[in-house]
Amino acid sequence: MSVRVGILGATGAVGQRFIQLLDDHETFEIAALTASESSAGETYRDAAKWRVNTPIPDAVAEMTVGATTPEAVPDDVDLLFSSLPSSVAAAVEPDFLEAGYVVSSNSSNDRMAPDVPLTIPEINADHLELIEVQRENRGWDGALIKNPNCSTITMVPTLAALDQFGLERVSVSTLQAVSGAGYSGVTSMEIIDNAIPHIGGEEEKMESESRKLLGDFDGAEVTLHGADVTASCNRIPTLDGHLENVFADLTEDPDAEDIAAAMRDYPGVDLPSAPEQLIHVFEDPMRPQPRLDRERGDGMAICAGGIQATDEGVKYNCLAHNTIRGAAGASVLNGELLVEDGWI
Ligand SMILES: NC(=O)C1=CN([C@@H]2O[C@H](COP(=O)(O)OP(=O)(O)OC[C@H]3O[C@@H](n4cnc5c(N)ncnc54)[C@H](OP(=O)(O)O)[C@@H]3O)[C@@H](O)[C@H]2O)C=CC1
Ligand SMILES: N[C@@H](CC(=O)OP(=O)(O)O)C(=O)O
Repeated sequence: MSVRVGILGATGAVGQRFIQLLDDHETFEIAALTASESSAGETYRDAAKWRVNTPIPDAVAEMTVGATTPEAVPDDVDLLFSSLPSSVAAAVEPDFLEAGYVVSSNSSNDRMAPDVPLTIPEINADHLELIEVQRENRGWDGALIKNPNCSTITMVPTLAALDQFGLERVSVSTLQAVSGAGYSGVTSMEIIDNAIPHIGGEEEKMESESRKLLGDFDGAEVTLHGADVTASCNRIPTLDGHLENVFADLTEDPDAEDIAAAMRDYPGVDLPSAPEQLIHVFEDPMRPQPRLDRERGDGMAICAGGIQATDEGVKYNCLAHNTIRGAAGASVLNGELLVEDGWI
């Protein structure tokens, strides 16, 4: 089966990752690319400042970039991936949904909307059924599905593995790569020889999105997970890969080996972009490290290490590639789930 896909915001940092990940994809075929008015009408090669570590696929390089409007996207496109700035996405995604498109979006707008599935296929694939509620509420034929924030998706699979021990409270401190801020987001003068102890809006996203992802869906609504989550988000001068220090309070008293086994054994899914092993657990207390470990599972795995039982529960570190598992790869995996579950 071949599914024709479009990418909204195709020239950006995340848009380029989409193109890299979709090149030679077994199901998806790139059929439309959009960006801002200033890029529309140009070939992709001219419009994109290509910064990914593989060449622009030949078939994509000569495609013409369209404006980000439903009229500019061919009718036979079945699925759109969206990587627009969230303010732009909030304004234009509804136009595509009203026009009947299915949109797998990486942008942060509407992630917490009660009728929008916020999904990680390995964690809460059942939330996809919220699409029925969404269509009834909004009266559109299309469907909007979101993947979480990159720091949130790094931590949540490990929390899902801990939930069997009674997850009560989570404190997390992040060390986030500069690519998360976009190519021009943090200047070299700001970040070299430095660390910045604040990333606007990031803490609130980790605190709310993680509870929705771990929440229960009863067929009509998602009840947020009861754990209290508090986050502190910091920018450091790594290029890719968010590292996080997590402290979790548990009602039960597992030892470090029980916790490592729960993470190691957490089940994956059988989708083309899913890693064979979802959580890679390291025994070496010096791992995971961004430079050494972010490419695990082609950038789709979650890494965990430094697991130590505490009086309250556990402390450990986790890591994921922020522009692959944390952005474009997460949207592609959600697109694969939409196909698998028959929404496309
Ligand atoms: N970078 C990362 O690691 C992550 C980013 N994200 C999120 O993904 C989204 C994209 O991020 P990123 O790729 O870094 O951003 P970029 O700024 O690199 O790219 C933005 C894209 O949107 C297009 N665009 C900008 N303004 C408009 C407009 N008014 N109308 C139509 N298209 C427009 C740009 O086109 P043009 O080239 O023509 O300007 C470009 O294609 C954001 O919501 C971001 O928060 C999420 C997780 C991680
Ligand atoms: N805020 C993230 C990247 C990002 O854009 O997140 P979101 O998808 O929630 O907007 C970072 O700086 O690393």
